[in-house]
Amino acid sequence: MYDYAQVHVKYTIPPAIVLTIVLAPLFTRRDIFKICFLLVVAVAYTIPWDSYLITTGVWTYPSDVIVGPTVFDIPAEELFFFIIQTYITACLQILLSKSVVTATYLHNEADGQDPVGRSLKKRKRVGQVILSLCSILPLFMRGGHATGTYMKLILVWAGPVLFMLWTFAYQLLLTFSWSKTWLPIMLPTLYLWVIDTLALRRGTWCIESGTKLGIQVWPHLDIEEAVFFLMTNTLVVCGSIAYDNAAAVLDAFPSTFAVVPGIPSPALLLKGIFLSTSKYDIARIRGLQNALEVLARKSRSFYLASGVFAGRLRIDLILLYAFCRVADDLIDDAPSAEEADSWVKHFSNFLDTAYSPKYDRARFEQALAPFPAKAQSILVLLPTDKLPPQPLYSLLDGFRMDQRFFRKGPNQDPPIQTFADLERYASCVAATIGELCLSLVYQHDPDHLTDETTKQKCVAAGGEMGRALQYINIVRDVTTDAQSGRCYIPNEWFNKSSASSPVKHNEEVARHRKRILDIAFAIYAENRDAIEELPRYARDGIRVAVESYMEIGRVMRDRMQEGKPLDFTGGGKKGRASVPKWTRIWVGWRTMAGWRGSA
Ligand SMILES: CC(C)=CCC/C(C)=C/CC/C(C)=C/CC/C(C)=C/[C@@H]1[C@@H](COP(=O)(O)OP(=O)(O)O)[C@]1(C)CC/C=C(\C)CC/C=C(\C)CCC=C(C)C
Repeated sequence: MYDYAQVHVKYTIPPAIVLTIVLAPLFTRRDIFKICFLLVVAVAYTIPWDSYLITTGVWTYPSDVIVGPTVFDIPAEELFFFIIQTYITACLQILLSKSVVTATYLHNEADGQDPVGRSLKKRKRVGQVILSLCSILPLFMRGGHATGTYMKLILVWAGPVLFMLWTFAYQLLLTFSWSKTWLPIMLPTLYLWVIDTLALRRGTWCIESGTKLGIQVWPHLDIEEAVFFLMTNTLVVCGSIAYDNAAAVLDAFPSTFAVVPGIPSPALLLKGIFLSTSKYDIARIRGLQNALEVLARKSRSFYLASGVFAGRLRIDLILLYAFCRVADDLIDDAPSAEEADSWVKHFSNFLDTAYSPKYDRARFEQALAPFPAKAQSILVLLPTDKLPPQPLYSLLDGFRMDQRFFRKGPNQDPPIQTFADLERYASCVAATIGELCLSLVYQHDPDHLTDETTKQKCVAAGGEMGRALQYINIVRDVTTDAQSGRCYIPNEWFNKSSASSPVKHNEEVARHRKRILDIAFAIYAENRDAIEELPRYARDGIRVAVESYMEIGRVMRDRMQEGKPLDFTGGGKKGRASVPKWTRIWVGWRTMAGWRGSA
């Protein structure tokens, strides 16, 4: 009795609920729009086809297995199947692609120096030929082949749409890893094959023996059913990736698409998808790839947090991170104080030129010339139109302060003598970052609902939060910094004998580390509520960025309380406290779900 409804209760609704719970905190507006779009298209496209199959007797349902109501002869349970299957597969595709910055997978196929781009063109054609044959050939197989009816109907129905989606999304479909394409297709397909086998065995639905080929994948699973589920899941995943491809083109090229709303209209998405690949800005894609590589290699906390942001804000945060990191590394790793100085000057000159009211191409290229090629590709993409210049100059002041650790001479004391020095340093290198991140948040805000007073309050809190994170960073890196001749613990905190010696006493250092950590947590506690006043679309991402870094502080605080050494590794760089990958993901997820970290 009501067997079909029970299939849903037992097998399709539970995974849909689990996926909703896992994804709910991670859903962006675009994800929700995409799912709704796919649901509407899937239902509208399948109804006529399915209705034809039922009225011509290819599929039948014993009357006692269905509840009763039908639409164009399709039982309500069947309609629900279109919805729930599309939902499950789309959710899985979204979940598995969360970490991907889609724009970095775009290729300009006219670029002679891009071997991947050139090969894509050929592979696109091969795919198009195969899918055209799948769509057209069954139409010519007539007479005496009634047993192939169901298979023909599947191919003629799915083939043309797959051809179109392939044409729209082949770049991503061919360059994404299997875990972003095949996995979201095959997982639900295998699962539905098993459910289908159970339903066919119980007689919940039947395929007329005269319309099928009679080949079984395994007992009770006809080849047509296996192909049907494979095709429908492929349609959903390709549809979802085609949407991502269109959105990626819109997000990646601000010079072609000046304004992209939070949810791009279907007309704008079509413009994105139809932009010729020869118009893709190669320099921008390469620079973005380089910036992402820097972020992935250098900061696991911010890499994880970047996955929570979407669209252009995510791209600009990655570019900002890479700019700061490249600057910090070039100055820090310089073999001499003079070279470090000259890097600071090059960056300062770059900022002067980039922020000059009159754009002078020759001067800009000259300012870029001293930098290595990869750094240049990142520097040119710094979104100067959305970032105030002052915090970037202050960042350079912070790097200058850092260099004073290495200056030798009679009047050269280490730069961090007092707590005020430490505050000044942290303001330069980290409060500025908070300010810059929030500047991007407000510039990209699709709603523009925040008043000026709230903005100023949040920017001030963001600066303070930056300082808190810098203190965590300092407490974590005490040992590695000491090895490179730096000590950010104010010199005046040490007793006389330690203060004048480069080797400090362990207990004293441990005490000061705890003191700085306590200050970091106090600042965090005072300012974290301001995150809830940020524009809705960026709130979760900022919370995750802050919390995943504060988690390093929590790990250190717990170890201090347990009397364990602070310099350990949780899978990170040896000698530095860090949070293991799965703990970070867990912290990120529960932060998105509304959890507030301990202060
Ligand atoms: C999500 C995302 C991609 C964010 C990017 C954030 C960003 C632009 C960071 C810049 C990092 C950087 C290299 C700066 C140079 C100076 C420096 C070294 C600062 C330290 C950062 C640590 O980075 P690192 O690469 O060393 O990371 P690991 O420890 O290796 O993982 C700092 C500790 C500063 C970080 C400061 C911030 C990110 C600002 C935080 C404030 C906000 C996000 C605003 C909060 C808002 C409210 C309202 C409270």
